[in-house]
Amino acid sequence: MNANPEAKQAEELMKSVFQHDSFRSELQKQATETVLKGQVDVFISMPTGAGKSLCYQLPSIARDGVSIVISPLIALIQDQVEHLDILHIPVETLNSKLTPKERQRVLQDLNSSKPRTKLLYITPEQAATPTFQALADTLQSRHLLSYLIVDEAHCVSQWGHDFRPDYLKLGRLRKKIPMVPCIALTATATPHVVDDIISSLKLRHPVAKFKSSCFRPNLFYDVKFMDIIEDPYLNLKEFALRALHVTAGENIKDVDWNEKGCGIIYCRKREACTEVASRLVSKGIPAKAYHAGLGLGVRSNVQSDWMEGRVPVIAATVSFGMGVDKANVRFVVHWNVPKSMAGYYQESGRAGRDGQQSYCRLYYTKQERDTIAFLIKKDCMRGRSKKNGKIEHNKSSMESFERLVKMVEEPQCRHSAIAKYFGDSPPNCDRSCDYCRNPIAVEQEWEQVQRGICANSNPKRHLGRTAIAAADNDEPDMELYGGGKKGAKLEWGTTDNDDDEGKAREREERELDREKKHRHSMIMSEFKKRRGSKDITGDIWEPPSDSCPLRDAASQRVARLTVKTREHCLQLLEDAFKANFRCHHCGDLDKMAAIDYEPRACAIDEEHAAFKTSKQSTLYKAAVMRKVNEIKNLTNSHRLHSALVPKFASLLTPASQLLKGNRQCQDECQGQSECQGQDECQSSGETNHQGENSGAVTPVEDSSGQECGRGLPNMGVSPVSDGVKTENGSTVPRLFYSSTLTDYGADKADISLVLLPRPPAPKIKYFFECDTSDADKVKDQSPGSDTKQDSVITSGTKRTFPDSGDSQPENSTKRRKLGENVASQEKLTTKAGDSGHRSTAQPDNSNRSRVVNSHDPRLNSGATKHTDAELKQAADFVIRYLMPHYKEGRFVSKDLFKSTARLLSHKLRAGGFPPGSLKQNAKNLVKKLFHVHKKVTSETEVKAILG
Ligand SMILES: Nc1ncnc2c1ncn2[C@@H]1O[C@H](COP(=O)(O)OP(=O)(O)OP(=O)(O)O)[C@@H](O)[C@H]1O
Repeated sequence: MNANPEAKQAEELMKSVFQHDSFRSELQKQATETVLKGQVDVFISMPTGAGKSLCYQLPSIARDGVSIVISPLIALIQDQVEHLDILHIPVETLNSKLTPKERQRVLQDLNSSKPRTKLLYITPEQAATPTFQALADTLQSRHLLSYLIVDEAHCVSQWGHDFRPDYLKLGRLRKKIPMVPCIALTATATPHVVDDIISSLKLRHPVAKFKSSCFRPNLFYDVKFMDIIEDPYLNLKEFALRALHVTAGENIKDVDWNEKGCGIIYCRKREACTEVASRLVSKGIPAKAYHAGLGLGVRSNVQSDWMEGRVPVIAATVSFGMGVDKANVRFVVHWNVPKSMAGYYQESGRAGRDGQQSYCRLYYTKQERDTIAFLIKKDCMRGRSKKNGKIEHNKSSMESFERLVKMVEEPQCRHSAIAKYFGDSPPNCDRSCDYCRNPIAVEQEWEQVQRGICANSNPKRHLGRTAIAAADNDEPDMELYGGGKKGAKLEWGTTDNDDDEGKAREREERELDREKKHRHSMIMSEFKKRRGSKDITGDIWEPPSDSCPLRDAASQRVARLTVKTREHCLQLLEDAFKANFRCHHCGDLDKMAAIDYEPRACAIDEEHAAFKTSKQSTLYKAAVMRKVNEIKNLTNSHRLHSALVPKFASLLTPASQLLKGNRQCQDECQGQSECQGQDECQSSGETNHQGENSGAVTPVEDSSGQECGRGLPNMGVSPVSDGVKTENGSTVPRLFYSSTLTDYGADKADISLVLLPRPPAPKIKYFFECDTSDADKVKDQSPGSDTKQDSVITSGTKRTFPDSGDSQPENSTKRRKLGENVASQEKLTTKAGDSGHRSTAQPDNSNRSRVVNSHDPRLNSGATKHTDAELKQAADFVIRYLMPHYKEGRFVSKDLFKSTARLLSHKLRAGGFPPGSLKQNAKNLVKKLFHVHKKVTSETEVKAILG
């Protein structure tokens, strides 16, 4: 016998009305009984599918009177109403979708002395209307209000993932009926959200709280990195079949899906829904797309096909599934990165509501991550100008998203990451996630992603345009959970004047489409003008040919950008660079020998940079055009583009040229004056100005107004007066020019290294000993300032070759400036706290002397000179053979290319090779490297080859 009358009543109703044999959990039982007692306000937090509804529905039918249930979406309300109708529970709703007749019938019942209605479902907006307020008053005055129930109560919190400002108004309603027990329910409540719910809904203390862990042991969570999967659709298909327990021998046509279950694939965009569904169909899995862009009729057919087991897989935007109570969802896939941890938990939680083993998979790309982050930020920017409350919500959106990113990018137990987010203690996952099942594999996969290993280097890989949702950021994110405020408005109709959701979205979509098309055609017509009539727009993506010079040629990461268009853009860049190169070096036959490849290498780099940083083809084209114009402007003003300025001269300049020293510089000056005489580029002998064009490199005048320094110090270079000046004021000694230098891929940062005046041989050593990251640090410390660059020069000059600095005619101002900058440079270097080549600027004496020794020709032994010359020669060959691979993008980074060059050159110099020329050995070494590796991803790989 049950001594507790509420317990007895609850058990009876559960069986007779709700037709359950027992309570699902002790928590469900206790919560239901506590609500039934009606003495306190109650907060219930249970995972999705745990049976929260029973906790208020059962007490509502047990008590006299009417319970008001606030629910955020009409779709959710309709689902609950249908469910209760089936159970013959008197339920009604008031919303703008009712006909006047229906509305009248509902109100008539509620105004009667003994309403039949037990549960009245309304949206928070409806709750704020005068009609409802009046109704609440009359029910209250007649003591007919049983409960005020707030479902999805996290919507009240600005820290919740679905903050709905109208939920805040419920506090006022609560104030009106303080004695009516209030029940708040949610599946996703962080501690912060719980506090907000209790205070905003003005729950009476002490509040009875029922909170179970968010852990769902029957759900297996895993993350797959789209970029390293050869064929994501195949991966998806195999996953779906495994989750649905379809074995290889089964004929899919004969499968009973009601028995096997079904799955949902959430996509961020409508096009992706369509594409995913059609890809699965083409792979033999019955699937349909569902999104707001489809007509109402189509949507409802798709939904019933899925609900009734005719089609097992639905590819939908996240609005699908809210309120869909389907027990046998065996898998939920997030094809795109979800917007928040809470949303992810809620959506993935639609799997396994029957408690059976089910699977939740998230396909992740860094690109998609950045897109979502951008969208959230954009939302934040919009929100900032609005209400204050929105700011907090924005913060929480970003935080929730960051937690999701952290869950993925810091491989860990997925269940624990979710639990942590909701303030729960880590659950006993027991191999219910990929990480706990095989942490090493997960970590390795993530490492691969970090190293930039891309399955899409395989041209056969076809993701389709929407596999990785394009960062099509102009489109409002209507399809993220609930569509935010906008989506809510569309669905609910805050007033009694609902617009049809589908129509409104279609309208909006049409407008966006129109705008997009307009922009697209504008840019394309610009392109046409520039290139004549040849069509480059061809939207159909075709794989690159074997000889395609583009880097990442097979990548389709930029939507609607074809290989053909990219090649055209590359050509534009190359032409511009060529003209710039020719203009600057036309008098120098040595340099002109490089005209066929140096501008091309720069063009490849620039094109790839535009490709890497653009998310839309229009933005990519705009970036290319900007660059082309920048180069042209420089050419027009007879300035060399910085990309064409050699940086690591020491490595790339032929030794003979380096050894020419002073004479070479004079030749260079001569070359310049010849150039001035040419029609093509009449150098105006510009002074050291910063030019409006960012890529500028300007010939530097010395104090006498002449372009090149004349009296070079005994090591062959005047660091200040000889050279060209970059746009940021850094000086590049002409001596170090080499046609192959930019091929090496050094960036502006590296210029500071070139600035250090050293004799040729030690310079080689200097380069090979340096860590390129240090070069970056030097750059970071001295961006775009004469002063800082000077300090590098000075420190190197003074310490390494005291004579040189002093032997040059310098005015006193410059001397003072340089002195100051030595100090500042020392400060910077000390801060960076590293050693090696940067010790030219270090106060540490021991380091300094080491560097001085290695750089000072007077102190170096003949043997050192000899080995350095050998190293230089080796480096020349190594670079020659490595360069084509670098251009093909077979190094994950520029730095790795440099360090590989270094390692190989040292190896060659060390000897121990079969007899043959240095050149042949270099060639063999490079060949061996790429025989083993398609792409070099780490120094370790290189070292392994070298043995
Ligand atoms: N005691 C029970 N025994 C068996 N089935 C139950 C029991 N309680 C609830 N259910 C069923 O569990 C399913 C999920 O219940 P319910 O919709 O209340 O979950 P929920 O916690 O509200 O989830 P969500 O947050 O996703 O809405 C329903 O099909 C419901 O009928």
